[in-house]
Amino acid sequence: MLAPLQRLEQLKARVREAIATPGFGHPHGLVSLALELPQPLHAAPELSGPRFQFAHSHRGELRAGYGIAAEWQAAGEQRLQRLREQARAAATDWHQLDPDETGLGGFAMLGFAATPEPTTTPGASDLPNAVYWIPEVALSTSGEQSALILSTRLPVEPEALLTRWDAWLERLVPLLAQPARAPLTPATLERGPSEPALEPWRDLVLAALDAIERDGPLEKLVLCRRQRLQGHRRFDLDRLNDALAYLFPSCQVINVRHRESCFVAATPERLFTLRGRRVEADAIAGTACRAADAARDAALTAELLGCAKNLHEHQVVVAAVGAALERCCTRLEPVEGPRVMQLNNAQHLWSLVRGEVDAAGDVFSLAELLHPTPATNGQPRRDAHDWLRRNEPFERDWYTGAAGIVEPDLSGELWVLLRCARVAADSAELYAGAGIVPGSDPVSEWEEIDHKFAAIATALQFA
Ligand SMILES: C=C(O[C@@H]1C=C(C(=O)O)C=C[C@H]1O)C(=O)O
Repeated sequence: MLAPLQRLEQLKARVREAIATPGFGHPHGLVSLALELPQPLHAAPELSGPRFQFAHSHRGELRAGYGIAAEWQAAGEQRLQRLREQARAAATDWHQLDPDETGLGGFAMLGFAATPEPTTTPGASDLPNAVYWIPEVALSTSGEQSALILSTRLPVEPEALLTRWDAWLERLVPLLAQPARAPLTPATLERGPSEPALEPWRDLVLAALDAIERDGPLEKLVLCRRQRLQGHRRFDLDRLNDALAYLFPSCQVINVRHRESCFVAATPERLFTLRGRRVEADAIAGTACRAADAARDAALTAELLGCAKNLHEHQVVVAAVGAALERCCTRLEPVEGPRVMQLNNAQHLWSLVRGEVDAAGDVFSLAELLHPTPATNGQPRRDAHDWLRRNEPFERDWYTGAAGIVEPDLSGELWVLLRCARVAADSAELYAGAGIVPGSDPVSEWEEIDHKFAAIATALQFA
C-alpha cells in the first residue's frame, strides 16, 4: 500500500501516472480511478455546480459526488425500469482502478421524486424526476479508509482528461484539509405561511378521515405541509451539513443539487439496504415528541409504545413492507420491533424487516416494490396516490421520494427523503407530513409536523 497522499501535487502526479495505464485505453464504457486520501472525511466541502452527498456520522460513512461523468434521467411509470436497463448496461462496461488498494471505487447516485408524473408547476423543481448519476469526482469514506475517485466515459483523449481532472483537484483538494469553522451566531429565520394553512389543513385531514372511514379500500393517508423560511444571510451548505450531522448523528444527511437549488435532508428512514443478497428495510410510523425532562420523555415513549392508533398506523407499514419483500425474497426473517427510535425532535415506532432477495433483486427492483411505503403515501398504494394527487395543494417533488448510493453491481442503499428542505440562496422551503388513520386529530398532526420541521429549521439557523 502506498503512503497516504496528502498534497495536491502528489495526487496530480498519481493521476498523470494512472491515465497512462491500459485501463484508460478501452474504446468504450466507463473508468473510475480511486486514490487513497490520508484522513476520514465527515462532510463533502461545497463547490459550485452539480453535487450530492450522503453522510452518516454514527456509521462514519461519507459518499459524495461532484460534476457528472454520466447520467440517465427518466420520468413516468416506467422510470425505474428504464434507469435499471441503463445502469445494467453501464455496469457491464465499467472498469474500476484501485492502485492504492483502498477497496473503494466508483459508484452512482439514484434519486427520484415522490411520484413518477413530471412536475406541472413551473419552477417547482430543478431536479430531474428520476436520475441515475455517476459523478466525475467522488469522495468516499468508510471507517478509517478514504478515497478520492475520478470517473470518465471512454474513449477519452488523455491530455484533455488530465487538464480537466487537474482543475477538479485544484478546486477540491485544498478544501479537504480545512479545519471545521466556528459556528455562527444563530440567525433569526422568518416563517412564511404554511401550505395549507391551519383551517384548510383541518379540512384536508377531515376529508382524509372521511375517505378512510367510508366503505372503501383506503386504510391510511399521509398528508404533508410546506413551510417557507426566510433567512437574513445566504445559507452556507458546509455549515448546514455540520449542524445537521451534529443534531442528527444517527440520520443520513443528504444534499442533492443538480442545477440551482439544493435539496437537503436529514432522514432517519431507510427505504432499504441491499448488500449481497441480504435486504433490510425500515418501517417507521407512529410519532411522539420529545421532552426535556427525562421522566416526561420516558412517559412519552411508553405512551407511544402503548397507543393503539400509533400501533395501527405502524402495523400498516410493517405489513406493506413485508408483503413487498415477500414478492422478491427467497427467505424472510421474523420482523424485529416495534421499538422506539429517538431523535432530537421526535421519537418514532420502528421495525426492521429483513430477508434474502432472489437472483433478480437489485436496487431498482426493490425500489419499485417498496416505494412509496404507507409511511409516506398511504395504503393501499394506488388509491392513496390517486387521493393525494387530487387533494394535496402542492406537488411534493423529491420530498418522500428516495435517494442513495448504488454500487456498480446494483446493490446499495436508498433513503426516504424526509425532514428535508429545498434551499436556495437565503430562503428555504421545508416539507413534512404525518400519517392519518382513524383516531387522528388535525391539530395533533399539525403539531407533529411542526416538530418535524424543527429538524431542518434548527440547523438552518446555524448555517
Ligand atoms: C411523512 C413523514 O414522516 C413519516 C411519517 C411518520 C408518522 O406519521 O408517524 C413517521 C415517520 C415517517 O415515516 C415526514 O417526516 O415528513
